[in-house]
Amino acid sequence: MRVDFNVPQDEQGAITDDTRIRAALPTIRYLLEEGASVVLMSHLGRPKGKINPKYSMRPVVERLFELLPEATEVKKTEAITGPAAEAAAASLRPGQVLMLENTRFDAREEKNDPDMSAELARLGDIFVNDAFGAAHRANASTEGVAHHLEGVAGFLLEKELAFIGGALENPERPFVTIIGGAKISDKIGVIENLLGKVNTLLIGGGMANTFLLAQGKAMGKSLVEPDSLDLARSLMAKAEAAGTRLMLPVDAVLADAFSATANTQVVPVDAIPDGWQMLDIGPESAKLYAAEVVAAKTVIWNGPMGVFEMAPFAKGTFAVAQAMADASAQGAITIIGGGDSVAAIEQAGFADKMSHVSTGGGASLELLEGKILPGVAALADRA
Ligand SMILES: Nc1ncnc2c1ncn2[C@@H]1O[C@H](COP(=O)(O)OP(=O)(O)O)[C@@H](O)[C@H]1O
Ligand SMILES: O=C(OP(=O)(O)O)[C@H](O)COP(=O)(O)O
Repeated sequence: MRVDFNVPQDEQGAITDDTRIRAALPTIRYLLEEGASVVLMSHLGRPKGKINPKYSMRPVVERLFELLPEATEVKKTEAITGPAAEAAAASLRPGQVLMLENTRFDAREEKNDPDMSAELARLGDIFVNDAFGAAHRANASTEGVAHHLEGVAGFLLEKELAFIGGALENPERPFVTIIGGAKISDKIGVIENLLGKVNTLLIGGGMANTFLLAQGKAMGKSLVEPDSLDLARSLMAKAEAAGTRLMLPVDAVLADAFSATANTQVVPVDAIPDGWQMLDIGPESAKLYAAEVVAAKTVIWNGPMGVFEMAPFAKGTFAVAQAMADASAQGAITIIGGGDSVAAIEQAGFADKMSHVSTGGGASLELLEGKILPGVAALADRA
């Protein structure tokens, strides 16, 4: 079973967020209850094909053991493939779990080397892929192995695809998406794919600056992408042609420096003075965006509305988080698409109010871009 146990750790190696481990438990438990023995594989960090104790799965195994006391035994093998791994896998009895060492300790993993996937395939009879967060990577343990064994999706992978894919394919309307984050260039594919699918697209974060600049507004010292002005104009034109309402902030929280202790002021977006930068959407924009979210039946959110890591510029992001919680309470389907938005919704304390909080940042973005994830495609190919 491939899982995405690529969890954040502090400098001492302690796991700071075990969401991804918890998220795989239903599938692991199901397999154990059905009498299987389970060999788990995952990458952790980016050790670049070399053994590096800093990226060992050991802390993950320890946490898994705490979370899964019903597993007869959570073993750990230093090996990933080869005779030692095969012997460890063969010795498992039903109800036992074996966690392999970091798949990226083997340089063949990220090359999707067919020999490595064949070696991994020798460790089991069925391949279960529950690694949504890594499904956009065509690696030996995510994609390659599915060509050697019967492959099926685990419950987490299935749930991620059902929520995100389901919203895109057959949403209950109004369908609203909120896109934020630093740069427009990172999310062009997402915006393009959503045009015509969503009723309303709310733009916030640094990327809104470039749209506003493209409309001829002075943006002072705000983060802008001068090379993306034509792109911003063409996206606005495409939105109009596709019948998607693209909304931009009407007011801004400005700072005289990129700092939590900067001087701040709130102004309309057409009155940004020289020397100031927009670090959050203003209160009027937050109100307008919240009203759209609360009136929606399906909402997907990806990317913060401002520099939410600094308290003076977090209000826009938290207003959206609150609106998502309100929409959920009224029965809307609410989906958070990974990355910083998940951190924001957790900070706001609303994570458990959402219909779905994705465990994949890059993977959920690629789904929103309309791409086929290789880890998923490989399962379907065999079926
Ligand atoms: N107006 C802004 N100016 C500069 N940076 C911003 C602004 N708004 C948001 N950001 C930054 O964008 C970052 C998140 O961007 P991104 O990585 O694209 O989002 P996500 O991880 O949700 O996909 C955050 O660190 C945030 O501080
Ligand atoms: O954490 C991950 O990606 P994410 O931070 O985009 O969700 C996945 O485990 C993929 O890791 P990678 O981006 O090193 O291939």
